[in-house]
Amino acid sequence: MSDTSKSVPQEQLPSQELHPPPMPVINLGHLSLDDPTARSRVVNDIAKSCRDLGYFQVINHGISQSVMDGAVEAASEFFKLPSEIKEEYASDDIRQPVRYDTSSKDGISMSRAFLKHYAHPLCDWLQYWPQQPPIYRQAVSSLKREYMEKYAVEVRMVALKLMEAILEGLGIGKEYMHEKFEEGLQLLSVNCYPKVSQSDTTIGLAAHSDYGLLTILLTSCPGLEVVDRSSNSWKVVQQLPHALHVHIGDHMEILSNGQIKTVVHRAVLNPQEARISIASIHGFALHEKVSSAKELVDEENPQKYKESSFNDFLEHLTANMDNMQRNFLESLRI
Ligand SMILES: O=C(O)CCC(=O)C(=O)O
Ligand SMILES: [Fe+2]
Repeated sequence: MSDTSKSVPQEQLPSQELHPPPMPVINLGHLSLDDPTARSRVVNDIAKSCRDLGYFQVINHGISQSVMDGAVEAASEFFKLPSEIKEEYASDDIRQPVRYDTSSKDGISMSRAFLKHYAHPLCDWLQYWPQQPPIYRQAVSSLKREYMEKYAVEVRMVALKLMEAILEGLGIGKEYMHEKFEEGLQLLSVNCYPKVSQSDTTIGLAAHSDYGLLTILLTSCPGLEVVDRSSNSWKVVQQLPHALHVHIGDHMEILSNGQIKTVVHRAVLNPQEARISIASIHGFALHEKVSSAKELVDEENPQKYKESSFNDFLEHLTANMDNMQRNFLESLRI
């Protein structure tokens, strides 16, 4: 899904409710407790958030604040590098293992610079990651700073835990397709948005949904908005200390045969400061097809989508680069 306008039309402004509905916040620590009742309560809470909203936040996720800060700092320092260094990673080919861009060729990057690179299996991809700034790939231990690599590994552990809980909540068992997810891909989309300037551009990244199974988002300050399905309006996402934001991607909608829906979201520019966000997108391996779980397909609930892989998505994107209304999920609806 995409929207090419650069400022937010009045009717699309997020509603300024006096008491906005609170974002579901899941305490992930309870998943690992040796207490089946606590675990099933968390699984149910996650299932409810997935079905009703498609997004939630997690606390007690096991990633320390210093690792989160280190990843944001590494990203921020990368974007401060001279253009000629960043341009070394520029490419129009979306299949490149690392890709830097600043323009809206993708139809949705209205005012964002991004660096995208794969992160799992790390041994295959690390060689392509930026060499600079040094903290992108190495801990500068004398300064007690952490780095992107550590964050990538730890956020994947959170994704594995969440995936198990979501599958359990769908009633198809936490081990369902476990190997495919374990061997699956992780793509980091590292984004940098300027602060609002005098110009009327207020949208950094226009409305879209993510294509993997799930996305875990770390942000340096507020700016994320999601479409609330019940009111079909934009909602500002609150920024809780030490929380990570989670949302459902297109492939999860397919796997759940529509029981869980992908989330349309966008990033608006922050009036106070430039903003960094790191979206960690998790899915099956590039060529692995995702299809609706057969346990969730019956006479009453026929299969709603054709199967597809991440690779199919990349092909769809390449073939529809000029088509701003492209929508991968729509193209798969039966
Ligand atoms: O910057 C944000 O808050 C959202 C980023 C995002 O949606 C993406 O990278 O896909
Ligand atoms: Fe996104």
